[in-house]
Amino acid sequence: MPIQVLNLGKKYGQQWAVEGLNFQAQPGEIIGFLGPNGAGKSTTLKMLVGLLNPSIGTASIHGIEVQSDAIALKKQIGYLAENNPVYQDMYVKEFLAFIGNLHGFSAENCARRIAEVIELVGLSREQSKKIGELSKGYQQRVGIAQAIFHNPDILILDEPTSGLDPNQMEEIRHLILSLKSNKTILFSSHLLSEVESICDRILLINKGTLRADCSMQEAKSYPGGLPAFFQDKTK
Ligand SMILES: Nc1ncnc2c1ncn2[C@@H]1O[C@H](COP(=O)(O)OP(=O)(O)OP(=O)(O)O)[C@@H](O)[C@H]1O
Repeated sequence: MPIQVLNLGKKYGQQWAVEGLNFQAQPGEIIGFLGPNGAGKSTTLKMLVGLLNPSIGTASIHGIEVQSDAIALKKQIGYLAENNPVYQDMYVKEFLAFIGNLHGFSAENCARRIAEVIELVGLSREQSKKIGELSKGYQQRVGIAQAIFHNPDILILDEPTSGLDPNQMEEIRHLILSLKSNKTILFSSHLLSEVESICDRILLINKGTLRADCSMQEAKSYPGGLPAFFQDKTK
């Protein structure tokens, strides 16, 4: 099972940001993790990638409990953090070489993989620039390139199109769809149109608890469609 979450919760001080989450993700699924601002999406994703320890419950990635073996976990997952924290002063290829080194690639394999991911994410024309010189959409492609560098079969993307203009959003959506093949992709968003255009399944979270886990088709056939579904579940 790529992702299994059992009674997962996180408490910050006195506040439960996430509480009693249960869900699974199957191979090849593309899941929209939807919820309003402050619903607990980033907190959940950070627990799944081992950046935050759960206060209660467990999450496992291919059977590895997220708190048990950080290195084994990171081999299984590609993660794009919210706001895409890439090094602005590094050149695109330099940054990707740094990522390849972190993953233990030999110099030869690293050079080969850099060329592959640059092609995959559509960075060929920008590959010799500094990251800080790229548009936001292209910086997002660099963030996605680092997430897929080690060819993980699980991708966790935290608001991958946030802050992009409509054209760039569309390009990143296409890119995410093109990566789908055999990967399990869990991405967070508060944009209904985005989730609708990319995913097969929705997990909807509000105030830290899961309010819906259903197919996209089911959510769209809700009376009033997806907007009504979202509004009713986040009341
Ligand atoms: N480090 C922290 N310390 C204390 N409270 C936090 C911390 N991080 C998040 N929170 C709180 O936990 C709740 C959930 O936040 P989280 O960032 O997970 O939500 P989100 O759904 O990702 O929101 P957004 O869509 O705005 O990014 C919010 O009330 C937030 O203020």
